[in-house]
Amino acid sequence: MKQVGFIGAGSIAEAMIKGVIQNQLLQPEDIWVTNAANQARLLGLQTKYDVNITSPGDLSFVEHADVIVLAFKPKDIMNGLERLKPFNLKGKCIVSVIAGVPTRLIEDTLNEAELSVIRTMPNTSCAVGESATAITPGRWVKNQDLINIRRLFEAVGIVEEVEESHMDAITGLSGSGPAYVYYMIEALVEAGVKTGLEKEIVQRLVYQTVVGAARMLQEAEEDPAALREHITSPAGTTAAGIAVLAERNFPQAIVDAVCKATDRAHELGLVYQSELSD
Ligand SMILES: NC(=O)C1=CN([C@@H]2O[C@H](COP(=O)(O)OP(=O)(O)OC[C@H]3O[C@@H](n4cnc5c(N)ncnc54)[C@H](O)[C@@H]3O)[C@@H](O)[C@H]2O)C=CC1
Ligand SMILES: O=C(O)[C@@H]1CCC=N1
Repeated sequence: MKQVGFIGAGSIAEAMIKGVIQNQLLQPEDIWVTNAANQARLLGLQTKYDVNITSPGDLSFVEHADVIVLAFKPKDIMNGLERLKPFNLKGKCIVSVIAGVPTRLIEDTLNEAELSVIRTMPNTSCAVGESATAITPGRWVKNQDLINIRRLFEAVGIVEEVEESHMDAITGLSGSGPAYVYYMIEALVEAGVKTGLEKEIVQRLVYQTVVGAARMLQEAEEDPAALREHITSPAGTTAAGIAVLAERNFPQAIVDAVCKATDRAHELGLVYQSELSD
């Protein structure tokens, strides 16, 4: 893998760019990036990471890039693919991080026989080398492309290869997952501040609590339920707090959130499939 071009310069593109440069999988000079309309954003990325940019909408790097990352929103899929279509894509690998959009839609829309397409679902923790990424190969993926893309995402976290039928659920689970965790952290901070503590102190305590809990999961050979039980003394403080969460059906709320996000990913895919058949 020599040159990687990002079409889309938003949150996930930046997280990936930051992660792969930090982990030295790619050199900044091997990365190209463009977006739809925001030149200032591209200049900002160039200043921060020293990557190559083109003017918004200029996809000329596609001619020499080996890997093209589709990093725009699902609503832009047809427009994005139409703009890519005029290029000779022979031998190139198309990597999509787009929620809901099936590999088949990309394969069928781009005008290139037996194109290597890989659908992926990373999360923004790419930026610190801690993403949980799922990948699924399209119909004509070359083995070497799959190895290279696996390596790219392994440089910024862990990778699971799955059947495409699981990708919408993974989007709702680990793609969106950091947002659920941040939401809980926001609430913990709010709770701490309400006790009258200084916000900075609360933030340090809460953030370290979350980092510590995550490391316990990775390093202690126990599941989360067992780790929770170690903290929960009978009739103690934790039991009192957990009882409130159970009473408010906290676990069900999380399950419902993941299901809803999964349905949404599926809906986004269907919308664009029907657009193709119009
Ligand atoms: N933000 C996240 O945590 C994650 C996002 N994703 C997926 O990544 C994709 C991008 O998400 P974000 O980075 O959050 O979005 P964003 O809104 O921050 O960025 C989208 C980018 O696409 C560009 N764009 C749109 N149409 C274009 C076109 N025709 N040509 C060139 N650039 C074009 C926009 O200018 C913008 O730079 C979405 O499909 C999302 O489902 C996947 C995993 C995690
Ligand atoms: O919210 C979204 O649609 C994207 C997909 C996964 C995370 N963010």
